[in-house]
Amino acid sequence: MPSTPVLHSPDDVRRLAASGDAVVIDVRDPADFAAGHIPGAVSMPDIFTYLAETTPEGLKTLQQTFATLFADMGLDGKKTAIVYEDALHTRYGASCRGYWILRYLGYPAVGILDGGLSGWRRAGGTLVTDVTHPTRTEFPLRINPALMATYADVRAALGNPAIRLLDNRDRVEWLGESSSPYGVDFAPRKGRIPGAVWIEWYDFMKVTDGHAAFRTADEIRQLAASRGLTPDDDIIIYCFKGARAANTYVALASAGFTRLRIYMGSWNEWSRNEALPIEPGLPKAAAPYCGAA
Ligand SMILES: O=S(=O)([O-])[S-]
Repeated sequence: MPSTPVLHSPDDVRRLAASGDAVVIDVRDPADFAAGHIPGAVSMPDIFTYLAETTPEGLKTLQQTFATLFADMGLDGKKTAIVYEDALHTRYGASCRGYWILRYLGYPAVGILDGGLSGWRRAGGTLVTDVTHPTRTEFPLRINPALMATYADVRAALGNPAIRLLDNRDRVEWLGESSSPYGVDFAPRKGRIPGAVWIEWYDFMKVTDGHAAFRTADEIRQLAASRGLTPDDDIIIYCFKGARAANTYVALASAGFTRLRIYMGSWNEWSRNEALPIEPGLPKAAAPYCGAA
């Protein structure tokens, strides 16, 4: 986690945008963007919808795809990228996914609008419908591989007590009742990666009057400790495609966890590869991995 703040208040974002030093990125649905967005914001729903593959070719495609999109949006390495969604808990943590992708691509200055668009509105921020046309630039691509776990890394971690797997999907997915948040049978298999522990991603946040904020660092550390996770652990987080995992990544990093990776292919990739083991049925509560299911 960089020392610069990750969460930016609506006032910060307003100031940065007004000085021309920020590119404000809206990750919501294009229809929602068209209905009203932060003045000057650009629309990039791909941050939420992109399904990553973590083969070497898949990673190259991901890197090139986003480097091109961010170049189109004018991210030149000097401007701060600020990502937002409706609220931290309403689009599965898509703003955090944008934050994490930019950091993975090595972008030097990136933040998240704290509280998302609902926080912006509460702070009196206005919305506009006119569209900004950014000037294309060179995106400074410098991959930070330490943030990414591939399916091969996860497979190699099975049964290794030195690497902890954290599943933060919704309860129905953890219980093996649904394969995804996008439909019960969206992916071909239901279950968990063997040996993972579970903390539902919502639990890292507190929602008051529809407004979500991350819990305090102490509360986050306590919640993680309840599943045996400590700030020095080497942790790989997964969800369905990396958005909720990125939300939890931001929470844990803010609480002092330093060895965090996201398995960006997550259940979408893992469940489609029959060669990769799963634990189906009811969870065996982080039972140690003892071979293929
Ligand atoms: O689909 S998701 O798990 O990345 S929110």
